[in-house]
Amino acid sequence: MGLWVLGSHVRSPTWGAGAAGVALVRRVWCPSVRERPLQGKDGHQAPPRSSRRFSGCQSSCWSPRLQLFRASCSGRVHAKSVCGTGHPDTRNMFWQSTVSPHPAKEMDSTLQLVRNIVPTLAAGKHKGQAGRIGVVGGSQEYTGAPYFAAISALKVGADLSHVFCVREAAPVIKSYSPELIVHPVLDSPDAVPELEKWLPRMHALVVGPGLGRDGLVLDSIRGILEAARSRDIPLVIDADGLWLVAQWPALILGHQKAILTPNHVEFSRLHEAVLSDPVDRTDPRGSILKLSRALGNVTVVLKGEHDLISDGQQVLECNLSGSGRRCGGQGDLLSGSLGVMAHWALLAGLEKTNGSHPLLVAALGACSLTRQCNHQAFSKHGRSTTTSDMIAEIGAAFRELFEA
Ligand SMILES: NC(=O)C1=CN([C@@H]2O[C@H](COP(=O)(O)OP(=O)(O)OC[C@H]3O[C@@H](n4cnc5c(N)ncnc54)[C@H](O)[C@@H]3O)[C@@H](O)[C@H]2O)[C@@H](O)CC1
Ligand SMILES: Nc1ncnc2c1ncn2[C@@H]1O[C@H](COP(=O)(O)OP(=O)(O)OP(=O)(O)O)[C@@H](O)[C@H]1O
Repeated sequence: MGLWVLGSHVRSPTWGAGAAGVALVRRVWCPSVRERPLQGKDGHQAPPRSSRRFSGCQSSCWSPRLQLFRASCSGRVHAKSVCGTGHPDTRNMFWQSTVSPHPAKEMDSTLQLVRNIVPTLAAGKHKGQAGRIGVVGGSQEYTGAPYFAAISALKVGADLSHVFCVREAAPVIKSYSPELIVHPVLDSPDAVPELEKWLPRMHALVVGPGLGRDGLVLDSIRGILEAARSRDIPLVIDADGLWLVAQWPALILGHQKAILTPNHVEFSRLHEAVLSDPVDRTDPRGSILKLSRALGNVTVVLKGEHDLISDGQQVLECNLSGSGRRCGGQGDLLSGSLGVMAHWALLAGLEKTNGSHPLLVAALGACSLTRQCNHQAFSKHGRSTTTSDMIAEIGAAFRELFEA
């Protein structure tokens, strides 16, 4: 298990009693300790700077109102830290105390916000209610990526998963799985109206996995993004979808239901395109905040050794340990999972996310799930771990993180 900290929310005024014991701070300015020593509601004092480290089994967090976390006894490195801020000073801030009065309880409250958005399974529900997700991607070269994203969406809990791809990719993707609904439309001259027919049934679209960069296909994707946006459909944009957005940022500018999931290379490309500036490598939190704000508070997930998630108001960090294995396709697992979780989080609303932006909670869930899958798969397969091995772990990883 990992340790999570969630703090410094500057937007929501709706801090209530706190869902199921989840502890969040009302507002943290993200100062250094010197500037503003913080005190927990329960009187716990922030530990001195020197003790802000994680130490396996003893990890537990200070400040019930500051943090959302999980301690670990597994010896893995643990997630930490959030630096939310409305301020360009985005120094890291995380806390750890080695003394916890209720470690088990605190363990149990970890990731509670994500758990809050997970819909219950009930006999009375109908097919489709838990999510109808569309993955827009799949080209002559790349058939694995849309498959990974779409099957991940199903395995996380969506009821129906569609893939909209080019004609040539369709039989290949169908042959991977009978569970996916595959539409060979993207290279048709009628791609936009063909896809528009399906939009009313989609709860979220994941745009980009294996899309490729064919000019005609990307022209259609622009039309599809505009159509989806006009219907207020949540959008997860990944891979070649991000390449398109770097050329046409207006496509998602100010779209409050859009999430971008760049890796470092894609992030640099976007940053330079939108801000006309190279990324400041010394300040990743500042960079993600700036990019999100420049895009009108679009949610951005910067993937890497530590995943950073920002809505332009706050920055969350997902630091759950995975493994050293970086096989291709892990990002597709993340984007497909995020499509479902984005739908769930928006449906659950601010009450269930305790006032946090639902898409931040969804992103935290998808990042932690992906890393947990990587950890579990690696413990079985070691160096030979592939994305298919990670997908096989989704059920167990989900239970471990969100249903335990
Ligand atoms: N089996 C499949 O069909 C797969 C297809 N994929 C698709 O392949 C297409 C191209 O994706 P690429 O990621 O290659 O995009 P790019 O063509 O933009 O290449 C990015 C390059 O950056 C490198 N890179 C990634 N993270 C880095 C980091 N943190 N630091 C330094 N270098 C880094 C990668 O090795 C890659 O060569 C996308 O459509 C993607 O969805 C991938 O998802 C992988 C799996
Ligand atoms: N160095 C790392 N350590 C731990 N986890 C990582 C590391 N780099 C990436 N990840 C995790 O792997 C997942 C995918 O990130 P990655 O950077 O591989 O995406 P990507 O390049 O878009 O993937 P894809 O191969 O699907 O295109 C994310 O959930 C991220 O948390």
